[in-house]
Amino acid sequence: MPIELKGKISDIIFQNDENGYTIANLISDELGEVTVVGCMPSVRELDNIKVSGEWKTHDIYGRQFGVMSFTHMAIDSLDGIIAYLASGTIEGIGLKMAHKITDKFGIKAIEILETNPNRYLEIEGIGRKKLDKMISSHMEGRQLKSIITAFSPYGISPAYCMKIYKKYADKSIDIVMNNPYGLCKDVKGIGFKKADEIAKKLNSGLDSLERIEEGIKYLLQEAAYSGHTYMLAPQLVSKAKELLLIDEEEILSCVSQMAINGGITIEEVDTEQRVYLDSYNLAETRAASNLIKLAYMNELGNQEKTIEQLELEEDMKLSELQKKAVTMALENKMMILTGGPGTGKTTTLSFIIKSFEQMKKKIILCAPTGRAAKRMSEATLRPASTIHRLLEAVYSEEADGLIFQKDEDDPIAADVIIVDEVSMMDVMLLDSLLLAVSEDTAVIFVGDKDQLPSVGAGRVLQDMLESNTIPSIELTEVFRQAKQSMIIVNAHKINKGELPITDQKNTDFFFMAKKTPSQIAELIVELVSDRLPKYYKLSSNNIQVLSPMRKSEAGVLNLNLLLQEALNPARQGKREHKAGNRTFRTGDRVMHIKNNYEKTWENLDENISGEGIFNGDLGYIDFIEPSEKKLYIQFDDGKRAEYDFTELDQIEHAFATTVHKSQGSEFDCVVMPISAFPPMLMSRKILYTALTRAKKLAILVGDSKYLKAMISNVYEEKRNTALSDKLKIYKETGMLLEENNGATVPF
Ligand SMILES: Nc1ncnc2c1ncn2[C@@H]1O[C@H](COP(=O)(O)OP(=O)(O)OP(=O)(O)O)[C@@H](O)[C@H]1O
Repeated sequence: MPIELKGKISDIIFQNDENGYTIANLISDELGEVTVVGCMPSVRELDNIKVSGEWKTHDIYGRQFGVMSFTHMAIDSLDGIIAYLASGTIEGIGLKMAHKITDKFGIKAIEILETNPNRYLEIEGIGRKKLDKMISSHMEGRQLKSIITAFSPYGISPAYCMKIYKKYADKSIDIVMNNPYGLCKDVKGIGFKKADEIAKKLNSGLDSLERIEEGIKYLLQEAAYSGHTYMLAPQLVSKAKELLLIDEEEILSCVSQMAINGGITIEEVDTEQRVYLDSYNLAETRAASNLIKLAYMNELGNQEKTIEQLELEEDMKLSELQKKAVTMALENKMMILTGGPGTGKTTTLSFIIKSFEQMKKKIILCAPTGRAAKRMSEATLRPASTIHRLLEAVYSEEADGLIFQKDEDDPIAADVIIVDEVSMMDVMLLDSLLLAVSEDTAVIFVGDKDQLPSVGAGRVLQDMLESNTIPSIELTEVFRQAKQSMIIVNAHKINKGELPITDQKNTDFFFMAKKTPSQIAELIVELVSDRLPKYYKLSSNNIQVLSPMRKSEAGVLNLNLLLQEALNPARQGKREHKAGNRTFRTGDRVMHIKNNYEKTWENLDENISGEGIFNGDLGYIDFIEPSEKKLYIQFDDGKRAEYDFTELDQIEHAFATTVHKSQGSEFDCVVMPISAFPPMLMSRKILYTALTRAKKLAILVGDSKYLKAMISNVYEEKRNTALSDKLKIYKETGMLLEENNGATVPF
């Protein structure tokens, strides 16, 4: 039987804003001061509460009351009322005004605000406007409190309660209790799984239409997270049966209904039924339509100088293929330039850029990630930005997500846009970019089609190439200068399925044999912490360990623990903070792993500040301030940002990172374990991507049998995408998507 205690909160010792876990002192009516511990998200100092739970004994802190549930009771002391009025919950009231109010109404101040608020107009300094604001903020606070109390048993954090309240206001509890699945579309961050959990606690049935609809959308979204823009109908139905535990007929009928009512699109192609979330179908279809429109609608002006003149100026003779690429770029509204490392993409690109510059064309360079943009800028000696920045991405509170300010109504002002590392671009980003490209602008896509595909849905570069609808050139010749590098030579060998050359002297590519994962990890630590800095004069920031996987002894997690111990061990006076089983220490190499468009930063060197820290941004922990529960990260690009201890899920140690996370980046030195990883992570593509990240030195450490296995494993998860099909159709039929009504029109 749970025990009940009543009393006033005298002190909040700890409160986690995310999950509501609170440790507080309660002055109990019967027992005096006791420590209460549990989920009490809406509890504040001086609140009168009733808790229900049981006594527990903590190893260090002794006897505590474990709270299972709690309720707020009316504030019954003058101090409590003053504290509440001045707490900031009620807009426009400070401590002075709170005293004025209690001087007038005493202990009944809050009751009067609720039942006869006009009496507040009797108080000097409170006019109609101010009073209306006071009433609405008091009611909001009360409603929010009751929502938090009502939803905390369902595992909905106060932060999400706030979002729910913003959406449904005073109807929040009714709406959620009636149909928790509505949260999936209305409140960002609450997905099908959470809604289903809530529904199950509410004992709602398995076969509600809302549940099936949201379940289907959830499966399609999960497929998109794995790279697919659609699912085949039989695959979707079988997964839905597994997830929802209902009959096939119910699923099929719901799918047909959704296709009619909106939400999903079904495309019949030959014998296949492809089921899309509307958003992915729109992005893929519109991107295909815009690609064809932009590529073929308008002519571009002619070049002024011949390639021969440029060759003289640059003192470099282009290969035939490179010349063809330059001519193609100048004569077409759109082209794709692809090729492996050292095949002269950058050189060709600089000829293209110079030709356009001589034609006085405005050229804009961009890439999908900050690091890729930085690399592009270094290679071309011209400014380059991320595609997001080019599109003027801003966080919209209304949309609770990112929106692009550049679009068809306000397109990018440029004659030529050159996009690098297109292999990393997903179909959503391609669509957003193309929407903001005007018909007078030419677009050049550059990338290596053999790199790992984008994290998001689509296989944009391969689809565009396979469709054969957009002029493209693949550079294949590795130039003499590039051939000096065994990294480049071996990358090409590996890409062709051949074993790398490892017996060269004065090489930049090494294979160091080790058998067991622990020997591999040990050697990697020795190399990074001692041998490489000593013999190659490399700083540890320029050495990146890349592993195909996170778990395992030779995986990212374990290597990070070992490398942290070797490179940045605990020392007296060096601050650290433990978060779960991770220890963050001043000086640790870290990576930000989620796009956070709202995170503010400042760059002290350049005296600028801004918003946005992105997935893949690398830096180190500069300072930890335990009293403020904060740490500070200095990023490699100069930004410095502050992280609350509750935000540490956004960062990870990065002495070692996954190969996937390294896409689009380059490092002076790459060290990679070659061990027994799961087959899908032991692929040629992963090895090739890792190796091509190295600029000066690449070291593979492991077992040659697994190296061979990786090279011969051409496994690549097939992605369901239809950009290529759509491009072919638009090109062949000459019909384009008309944006307003989704119909196709001739061009
Ligand atoms: N036509 C050419 N004749 C001689 N050397 C060339 C020619 N084109 C490029 N090179 C040289 O080949 C090397 C690789 O060229 P470049 O950097 O342009 O290739 P890339 O495809 O951009 O490589 P990566 O993708 O690795 O950056 C460079 O040293 C460059 O100077």
